[in-house]
Amino acid sequence: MIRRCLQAVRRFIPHYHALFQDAVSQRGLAESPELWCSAHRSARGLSKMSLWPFSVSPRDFSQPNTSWNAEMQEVYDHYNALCEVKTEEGEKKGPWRKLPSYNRSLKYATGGVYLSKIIQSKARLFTRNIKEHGATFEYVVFMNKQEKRCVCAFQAGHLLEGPPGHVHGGAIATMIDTVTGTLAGYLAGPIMTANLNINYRSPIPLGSVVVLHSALDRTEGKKIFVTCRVTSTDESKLHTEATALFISVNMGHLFGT
Ligand SMILES: CCCCCCCCCCCCCCCC(=O)SCCNC(=O)CCNC(=O)[C@H](O)C(C)(C)COP(=O)(O)OP(=O)(O)OC[C@H]1O[C@@H](n2cnc3c(N)ncnc32)[C@H](O)[C@@H]1OP(=O)(O)O
Repeated sequence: MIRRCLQAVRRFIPHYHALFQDAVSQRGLAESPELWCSAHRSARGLSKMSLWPFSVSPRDFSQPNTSWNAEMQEVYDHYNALCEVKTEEGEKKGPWRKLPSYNRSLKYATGGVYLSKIIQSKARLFTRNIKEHGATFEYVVFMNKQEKRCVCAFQAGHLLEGPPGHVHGGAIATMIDTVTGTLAGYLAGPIMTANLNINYRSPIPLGSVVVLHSALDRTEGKKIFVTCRVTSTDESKLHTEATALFISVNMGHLFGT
């Protein structure tokens, strides 16, 4: 039993750095001293253990890869350039930030009492569970915290077919949930989707690139209302419109405890 626990911890440790760096970059955690301390304590304890034999950095699935077509790369380059602006004193942070994306959402958790669940988990993020480049969801999210909005370049792979040659409505809903949820989570900390309302306006061809534009509409107490439009990259064609409601939850609710 003890050996199994140690093996599990050993497997978890390589992910600590990513977990903690990404976790503190989320506003809810970065601006909450209590959560921050708890995350830091749990993670620091683990990192100091003498079981630190690895230096694995997890794969960031939102980095360009060989499956991206020219249009996808173009949108990426456009927003990536806005992440740093040139000033007379040199380069400084711009209004946009590229969010990293891993295949395990639990890497964002704060550890502590949840650690035992994390280290045993075989769970993988739905949108990142296929290793083959370009087969399903190729996407990258850029966040503009100041303007409370984000954009996502999405290239739909051949395994997402719904109507012949076009993207499945459920796959589009998945991307809308992911992007609006990422925005809500970035602005408000742990959240869950309560309501998603989607109007499909025109089909999205498989293999094409679309942009999801998501913005905070308003907040009312625990409720976070977010809008989303899916368009062609030049915004001339509207594919889908959606509104989403997220509810702020505590970590216990997120983990079903
Ligand atoms: C830290 C995080 C980092 C994560 C990093 C991961 C990285 C990768 C990013 C990917 C991001 C993907 C994001 C996907 C997120 C999901 O897909 S979550 C999965 C799908 N959603 C679910 O399974 C949720 C299931 N439902 C529930 O758990 C609960 O019903 C909810 C939604 C949490 C609400 O809880 P509740 O206790 O019912 O809330 P309650 O306090 O009663 O209601 C609060 C208010 O909301 C209203 N409300 C509640 N439900 C509804 C509804 N359905 N319609 C309208 N109003 C409602 C209530 O009327 C109430 O209003 P007021 O009276 O305050 O005016």
